[in-house]
Amino acid sequence: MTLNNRKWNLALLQMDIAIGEPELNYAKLEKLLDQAVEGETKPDVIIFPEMWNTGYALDRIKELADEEGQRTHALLSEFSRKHQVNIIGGSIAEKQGSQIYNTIYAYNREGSRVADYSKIHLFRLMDEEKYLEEGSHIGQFELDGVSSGMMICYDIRFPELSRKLALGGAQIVFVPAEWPNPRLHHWRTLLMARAIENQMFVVSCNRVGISGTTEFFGHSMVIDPWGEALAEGDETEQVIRAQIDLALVDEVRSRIPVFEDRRPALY
Ligand SMILES: O=C(O)CCC(=O)C(=O)O
Repeated sequence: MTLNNRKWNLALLQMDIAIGEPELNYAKLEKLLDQAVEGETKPDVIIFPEMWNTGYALDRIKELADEEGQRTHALLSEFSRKHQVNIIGGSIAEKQGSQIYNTIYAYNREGSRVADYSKIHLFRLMDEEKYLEEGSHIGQFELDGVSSGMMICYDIRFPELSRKLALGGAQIVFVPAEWPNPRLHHWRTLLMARAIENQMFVVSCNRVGISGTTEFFGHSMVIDPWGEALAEGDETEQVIRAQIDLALVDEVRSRIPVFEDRRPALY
């Protein structure tokens, strides 16, 4: 992307995840990565689902998590440099010392890690707080000069977080997820709301497939700052593609000047 061309091509790797089987998951991800860069339209940004390396194998997560993220860093830095593509590469189960985090790494086209973000709201319905540590900072960063943010799954239920990212300048927020049935209605509504209220792009990548008794419905989405769904996956494994024009952020923000009309002194 150049300064005059504010368009980005996105590729969302909506994959199935084999629970507790990192070998299978790395192999699957590499196959989908190759698929994402094949063809005429090269992606500018690729995004993966949440905890794609292990799934929610929480009772074995200490032995399965990527030690300091080393294996994932090697894969992402090489692939992003080789194909000159930005990657929102997670999240993964990451081991730091004796602690486990649910962490996204963002890589730029030069193969450098530009940011990481560990999930700050742990999801009790899936016992995350019993096995994982909370992150200690928000995910604000730049990619190709575009002010960006990242959140993970349950984070979309906290409008304060996306608003903070927007106030920090984010024009786009990336959301890796493992969001299960039967809450499709919550998923679509919350993602739409975060895009509309913050007048920014929201790009979410959910997994598909079944782990134990939990079913994951996909429906990864690319939503523009006006709340239009530019792309939405079905319930199968696939690479979802969409082109976005980042100029739309300023256009929508000047049409309805929400950020100028806020009354933070009152709330
Ligand atoms: O908030 C929800 O309904 C789903 C959240 C979730 O599955 C997660 O954060 O892993």
